[in-house]
Amino acid sequence: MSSASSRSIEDVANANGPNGQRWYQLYWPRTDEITISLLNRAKAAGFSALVITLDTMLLGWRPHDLDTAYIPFFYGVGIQVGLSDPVFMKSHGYEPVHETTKFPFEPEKIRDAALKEGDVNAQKVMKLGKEWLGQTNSGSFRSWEDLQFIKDHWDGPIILKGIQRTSDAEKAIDMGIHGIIVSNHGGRQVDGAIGSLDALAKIMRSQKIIQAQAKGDLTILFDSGIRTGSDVIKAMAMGAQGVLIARPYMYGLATAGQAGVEQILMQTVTDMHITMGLCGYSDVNDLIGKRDELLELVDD
Ligand SMILES: Cc1cc2nc3c(=O)[nH]c(=O)nc-3n(C[C@H](O)[C@H](O)[C@H](O)COP(=O)(O)O)c2cc1C
Repeated sequence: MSSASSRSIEDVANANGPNGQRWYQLYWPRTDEITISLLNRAKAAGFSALVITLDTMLLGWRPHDLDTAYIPFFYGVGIQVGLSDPVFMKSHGYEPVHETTKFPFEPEKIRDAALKEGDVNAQKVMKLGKEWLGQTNSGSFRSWEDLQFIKDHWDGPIILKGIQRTSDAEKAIDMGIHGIIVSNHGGRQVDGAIGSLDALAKIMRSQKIIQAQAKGDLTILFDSGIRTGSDVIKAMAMGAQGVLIARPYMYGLATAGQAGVEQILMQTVTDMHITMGLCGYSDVNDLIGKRDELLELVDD
């Protein structure tokens, strides 16, 4: 579950149910009390693992978003974790809004109301959106030492998302981190960033990382650009133990709601099974780290 979700932590947990497995993704707030509040809420709502996204301490320079003034947070979309947070809301003199599904979801109306008509409620949403963004993508960068603060307030597995350098992946092992997600945020943060798959290839040349993975001390996941079954098996052959997808499921969601998301997941997995079979593998786990074997069949 993203920190920029349009539903509260508690709503997502309820929807996911008592037997659902859920991980919480943290955009690390500027204010420690708010970070603690989010971690406690995620824990209480049954989230078992914490993903800390490291590459978005502030939003990248995104000309398209700037040209279109695309900042949905200002119009009340994607700030529901904040609006439902007692510490954040109290710091602005408000009670938390628990029934986040009742919150206005008509961004353009809110913007027009706030800009043209001086609607007080709409202005409140815009102000809270700005404040929440100032918490979660605040521009206050963190150092490795700061991770101790999270460890003090979270007792489950911690996964670092946005690792691109071998030295950072090795440092994660030294810090007792349980997993990394090799990701360049889909190229949305650094213009000219290297391909995430190239970063994975470099990282998997480190003996220290290979050994930590073999011992089960470090789980390696991958994202940025997974679109097809062949993409999945390439990343796994490079050494990833699992992959994540983002934009494809959002395209499915925008096109056909839940059915669209299910379709995207189903077709990606089916494509993966077919391609795996055609390459002579029956178990995806047999592929992990088999780069040279796979290269006999599939282009790099
Ligand atoms: C519209 C959009 C919103 C995103 N929001 C988040 C987020 O809240 N937290 C996060 O860790 N990554 C976020 N990401 C990054 C994705 O998780 C992912 O790393 C990236 O899009 C690459 O995967 P993809 O090529 O499958 O889209 C977002 C990406 C997009 C396009």
